[in-house]
Amino acid sequence: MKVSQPIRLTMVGGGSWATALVKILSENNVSIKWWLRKTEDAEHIKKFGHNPSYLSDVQINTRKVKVCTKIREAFRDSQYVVLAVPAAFVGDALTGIKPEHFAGKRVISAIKGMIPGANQLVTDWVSEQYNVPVERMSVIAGPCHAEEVALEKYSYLTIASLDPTCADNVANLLRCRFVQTTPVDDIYGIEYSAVMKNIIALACGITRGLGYGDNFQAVLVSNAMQEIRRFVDAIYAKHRDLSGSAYLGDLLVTAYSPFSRNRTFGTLIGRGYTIQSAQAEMNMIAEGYYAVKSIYEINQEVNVRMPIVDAVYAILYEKSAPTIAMNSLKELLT
Ligand SMILES: NC(=O)C1=CN([C@@H]2O[C@H](COP(=O)(O)OP(=O)(O)OC[C@H]3O[C@@H](n4cnc5c(N)ncnc54)[C@H](OP(=O)(O)O)[C@@H]3O)[C@@H](O)[C@H]2O)C=CC1
Ligand SMILES: O=C(CO)COP(=O)(O)O
Repeated sequence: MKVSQPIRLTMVGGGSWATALVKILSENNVSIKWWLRKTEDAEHIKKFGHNPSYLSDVQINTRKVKVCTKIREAFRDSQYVVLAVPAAFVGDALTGIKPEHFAGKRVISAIKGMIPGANQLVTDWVSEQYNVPVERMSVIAGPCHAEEVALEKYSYLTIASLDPTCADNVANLLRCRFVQTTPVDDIYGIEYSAVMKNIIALACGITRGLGYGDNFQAVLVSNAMQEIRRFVDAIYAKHRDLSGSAYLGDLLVTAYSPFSRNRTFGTLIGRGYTIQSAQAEMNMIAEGYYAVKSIYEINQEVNVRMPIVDAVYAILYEKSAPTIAMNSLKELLT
């Protein structure tokens, strides 16, 4: 029987989500060039088959996965490029890459964040910077913590692309023993919703850190869903069911799971940590910290009612005391 050639894919990023995605993809007929920025981490993976810095229990299949620290080398000959670094660092990670290096490749964004300063979604930014048509891109969404992938806990991913064939192909690449995948077309709605849920998880963490309970958090999350609806409908109107797992499901897992970086970061802020000390306490990045500034600034134009975003922004960027900001927010929830 003829064995089909493996799909050739570049993974950009060495953090927890990149490590979890490498594990998922290695279940299928995929050959991966994995770019990480730290030479010592790359050498450790080559030697021992484990990422020493993130999800270090995950066994890397080094027959399928070749690690490298030179981004152009990682791009060579691949059919797909997966972007899996926090949005704030994607530009740094792609240093030396030019539009011609993306030619002919499909781009998969696994990032749930906005490009700071540019206030752009990652797909729009990649399209603008590297001339990749948005139709050749897809995003990976859905409620899925890397730590649970490491444990092979059954999970669901949603793959969004404007091109249905592209969504199908990427969904096939990521479907495996412990991951179910669904292809859809609402790429922008899903990207914005994933960005927003990180901000809401920060708010949930802050209120937990301040001592609010489950009753309050349930009201916060249900009001948040309305806030997400208002914003996403205003910015990209389309018929969509926000109770789907890529929207509500991802909001719930991020708001309630102890694995959530955003919730953890918020909890530290609610307990009185400064932003710098909360960031230093965590080995990982909370996208919501950057995203709230972008969404707040975009909303100066869009102008929908977003009291939760406003409260988180005031705490993180205007030095409002969490107690006072949440006291004011309390009056605006129903
Ligand atoms: N973790 C998860 O469960 C999920 C994460 N995501 C999304 O995936 C994306 C990546 O997050 P995640 O893997 O969790 O992040 P982590 O916090 O686990 O890892 C951060 C990564 O960013 C790298 N990095 C930090 N600073 C820079 C820099 N200046 N230049 C280049 N790279 C840098 C780190 O490299 P180094 O180690 O060398 O410092 C590391 O590879 C985010 O958008 C997140 O929202 C989406 C779904 C699930
Ligand atoms: O998006 C995620 C789970 O679906 C991860 O959220 P955190 O970045 O808050 O951990």
